[in-house]
Amino acid sequence: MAILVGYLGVVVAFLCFFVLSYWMKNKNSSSISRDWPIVGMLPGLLLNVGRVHEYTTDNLIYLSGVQEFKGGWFPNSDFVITSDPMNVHHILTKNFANYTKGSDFQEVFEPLGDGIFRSESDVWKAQRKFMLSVMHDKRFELFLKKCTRQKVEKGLIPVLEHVSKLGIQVDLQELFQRFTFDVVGLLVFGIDSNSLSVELPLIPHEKAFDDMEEAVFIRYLMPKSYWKLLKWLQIGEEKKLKEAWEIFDRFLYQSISAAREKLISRSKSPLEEEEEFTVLSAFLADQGGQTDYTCENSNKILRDHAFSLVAAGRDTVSACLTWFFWFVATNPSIETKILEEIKEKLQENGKLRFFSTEELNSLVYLHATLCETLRLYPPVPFNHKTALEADVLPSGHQVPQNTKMLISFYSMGRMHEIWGQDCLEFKPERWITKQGRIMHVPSYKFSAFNAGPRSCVGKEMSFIQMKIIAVALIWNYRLQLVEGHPVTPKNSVVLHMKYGLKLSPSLNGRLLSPLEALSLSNGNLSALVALSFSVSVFSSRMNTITELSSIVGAKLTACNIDLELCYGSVLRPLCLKIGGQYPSMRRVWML
Ligand code: HEM
Repeated sequence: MAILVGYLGVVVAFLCFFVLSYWMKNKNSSSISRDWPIVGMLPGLLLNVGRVHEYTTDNLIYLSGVQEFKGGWFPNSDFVITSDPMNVHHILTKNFANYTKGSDFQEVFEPLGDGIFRSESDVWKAQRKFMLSVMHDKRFELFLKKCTRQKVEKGLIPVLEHVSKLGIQVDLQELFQRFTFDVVGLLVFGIDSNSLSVELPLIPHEKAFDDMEEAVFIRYLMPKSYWKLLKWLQIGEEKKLKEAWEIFDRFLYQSISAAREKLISRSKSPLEEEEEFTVLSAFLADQGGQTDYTCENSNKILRDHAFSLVAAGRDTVSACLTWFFWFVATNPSIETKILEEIKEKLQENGKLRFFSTEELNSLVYLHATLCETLRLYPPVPFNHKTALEADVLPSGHQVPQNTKMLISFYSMGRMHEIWGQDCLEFKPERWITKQGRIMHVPSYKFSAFNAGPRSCVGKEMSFIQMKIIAVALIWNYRLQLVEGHPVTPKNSVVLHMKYGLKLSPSLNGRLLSPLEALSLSNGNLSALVALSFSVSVFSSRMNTITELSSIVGAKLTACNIDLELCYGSVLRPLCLKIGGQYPSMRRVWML
């Protein structure tokens, strides 16, 4: 009988989902959850599944930070969701031992294997200790900076140069995902997938990773009976998940083998200078015996470590950077302030000079802008816990044993009680003290990196990486949002943008500014190369040409350069070679 009721429940869940999915396409309800007979609050959730973060936030604001969600007759569908900082402090720190990830989390995030995100107790403690030792190793920091800078120079800048020369649009979110995917591969295995190149190649294992993320989010959102049925029938998202999982595992195991071979060959030539410090090399050394890289039985745990790190480091950083550049592109005053700060702290003779991590830390306004981005768009929008024992939250709500608990980091950034009446405004200034330092906000209020014993171990590393990228792009490019491009969060475990971030980048003039180049080199050939390059880039943009013309014209006259000679001998061939575009004689004459 129980089995029959169970299957009936599954069938009803299935029907409900499809009927409500259909309604959802035609309706966009923002109403607060209603508790219906039999189906509980599921209809509201399903109707709002396309705007789940806003819906959750509306509910939490209305219910003063705690909602007891009822899933009707569907087994395992009740949970408590909160955005109240005192509850968050209680769950993540004060009563940490009572709130574990729980069996539901284990099932939903099954592809992560036995890595740090799914582990508990002593296994988790040992894994965290290892991760922290890697993150705090100076060699790892150096390798991280080296990989990031090289990816900027050899990956990101060439793609943006190509795109800006052609005057076309680019999806910055895709570029950042490719960027962090390549860098995380280098940091973990010492192997570059080279997904960030001008051709933007289709990388099957990268796509597989995205597919897995989407399927896991459906598991997270839907009643267990629903996705279990899909899994059993091997249809829909569950079929997609299985296929993607196989592809991604193939990539992980191949990378592990390749990395092992690299380490073996390096260990045979000890005179060669150690230039990489990868997580894999640290792990193998940690397992005892710096040179025993052949042991195959650690492959599974290496796979799980690697998967966790790719999951941790790829999408979080790329999602944060995407929302950050959306704010920068739509707030010119913020872009100007960041640029002024870079000029003040990192400019030398009109050029961006090589800078240290300490100098990156001095970019207070940039740091504040990143924090403000993380407040409103935390890359990990929810955290999931299960209460081992019955408990009472500081808000007074009863928590029966085994209750599923969700913390909405997304909603926490939108609570008046935490951030004031202007909480929906993007204001980096709120992070800066009167003394010009970064304001300390306790992690139970600003929880983008989680709080308590399980807080993110990659926080420092993320800021270093994001700042290197932000400085390079803001210095070199003007990024304009494509008009009418819709910007909205995607349904996923990570807060991506649903339609990507379409921008038209153009050279800022700072990479090879004709003015700077002319004044620095006093009209010699390299100045002409710089000038011709800029002209080739700007030639399709008459306004820029006109703006530049009077100033550059004066400089050229002062430098005594024969324009007609330039045009024939240097500018035209160079422009043709570099951009395929070149300015008309009239425009050059204006210059
Ligand atoms: C903007 C970037 C990042 C954000 C917002 C972020 C956020 C978070 C959050 C919310 C958690 C808790 C997840 C949970 O308990 O389920 C977490 C944990 C973790 N993060 Fe990050 N993360 C970022 C970047 C990174 C990077 C780059 C790495 C390293 C490659 C990393 C490594 C980890 C690890 C290993 C944990 C597990 C800690 C534990 O369970 O003890 N994170 N992160």
